[in-house]
Amino acid sequence: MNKKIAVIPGDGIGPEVTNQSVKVLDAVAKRFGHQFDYRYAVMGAVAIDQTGNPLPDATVDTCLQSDAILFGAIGDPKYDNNPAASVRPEQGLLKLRKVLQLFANIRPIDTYKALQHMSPLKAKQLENVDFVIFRELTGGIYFGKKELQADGTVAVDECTYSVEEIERITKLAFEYAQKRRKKLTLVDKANVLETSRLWRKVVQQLSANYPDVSVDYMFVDNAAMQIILNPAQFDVVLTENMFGDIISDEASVLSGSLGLLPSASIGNTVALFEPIHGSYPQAAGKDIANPLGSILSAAMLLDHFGLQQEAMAVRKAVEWTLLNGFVSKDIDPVNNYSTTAIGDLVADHIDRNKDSDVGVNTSLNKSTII
Ligand SMILES: NC(=O)C1=CN([C@@H]2O[C@H](COP(=O)(O)OP(=O)(O)OC[C@H]3O[C@@H](n4cnc5c(N)ncnc54)[C@H](O)[C@@H]3O)[C@@H](O)[C@H]2O)C=CC1
Ligand SMILES: CC(C)CC(=O)C(=O)O
Ligand SMILES: [Mg+2]
Repeated sequence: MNKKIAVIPGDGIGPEVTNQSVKVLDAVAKRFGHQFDYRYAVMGAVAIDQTGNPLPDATVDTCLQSDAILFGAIGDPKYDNNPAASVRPEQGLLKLRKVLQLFANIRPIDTYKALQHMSPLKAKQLENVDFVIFRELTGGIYFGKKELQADGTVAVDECTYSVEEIERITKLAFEYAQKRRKKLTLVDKANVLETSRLWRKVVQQLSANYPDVSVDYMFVDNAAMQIILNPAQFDVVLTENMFGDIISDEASVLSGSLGLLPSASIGNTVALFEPIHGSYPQAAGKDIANPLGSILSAAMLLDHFGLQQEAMAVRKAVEWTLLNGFVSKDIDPVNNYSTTAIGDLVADHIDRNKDSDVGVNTSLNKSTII
């Protein structure tokens, strides 16, 4: 298979973790006889530094001319610590999501036996934890009108959702639930927010088309607690943009580290794959970041190409590194391996066709079909 992949490393640890994913994709291409052509593009602070624009037109063109996008992360303290900055790295990512109409961000939450000691939860509570967050990605408060009054004393962020925006991701989430344990939980704040009441109405109406899927509704404050107290109750979690952003970082604690979680953003054009974490600037250039969230995002990209066996080979190689203690500093502060070393180990495992060595984590041994 010949595929064109746009690669946007971004800022901070973005380039370091993305390099490992490209290495892993190269190992997949070599072992399975594919050709992946990478087209590099800039976004975020690095793009502002080079062009003055966090999302240059050339980057959008590169994405639109590719079969998939592999993205690292954006963000830089020089903008985070300057609230007055008018051009910001995040604007690049938000605009790319909007321009490419990537309205559904799919964030699987897996747990790993080898990492159970990392979780504040007891092993018993982690049993059967396997859920997927469907986060709406191109609407809501992140995209609403933003205003700071001229005298600087009042600020406004508007939150808007249309029926159409809610319907399109809700349909995807229901279809996904049908392929899983057939349960969908809408996380909202419908006791307070008008937008949340619209989400409930749309989900209630559409649920009639999916009679095999059971639906429940949970306020986001309760959901934040339930994710810790009883995470095994969730199958597909559907939620709006900001709530999904927040609860998915929270849910990463169940897995063991924010550095482990992958995601796929899909919509009406080319799909984008990125770890859920940010640019972790404190670790930039130190070769200590966990690359597995990015590498597992590359596995989701392979799923998207219909390359399930290849995606599985990546997941099994990841599982093998975890089982053998080849982990980064976030997992083991004492005995740890560098970002580069972990990327090498995963790629080498794929290259040597060692899949049969592993197969313990049942939730890993499945493709996330998207
Ligand atoms: N999709 C994106 O590009 C995102 C960008 N950001 C941006 O990233 C910058 C930093 O934001 P933060 O709130 O600090 O979030 P962050 O996700 O970059 O880091 C939060 C904490 O998570 C841990 N962590 C994150 N990624 C890790 C990895 N690969 N390996 C090991 N540990 C990891 C670290 O302890 C870190 O201090 C900001 O500029 C923010 O706007 C934040 C989230 C997503
Ligand atoms: C620009 C932010 C919305 C990025 C973020 O936190 C995320 O996508 O998870
Ligand atoms: Mg986030």
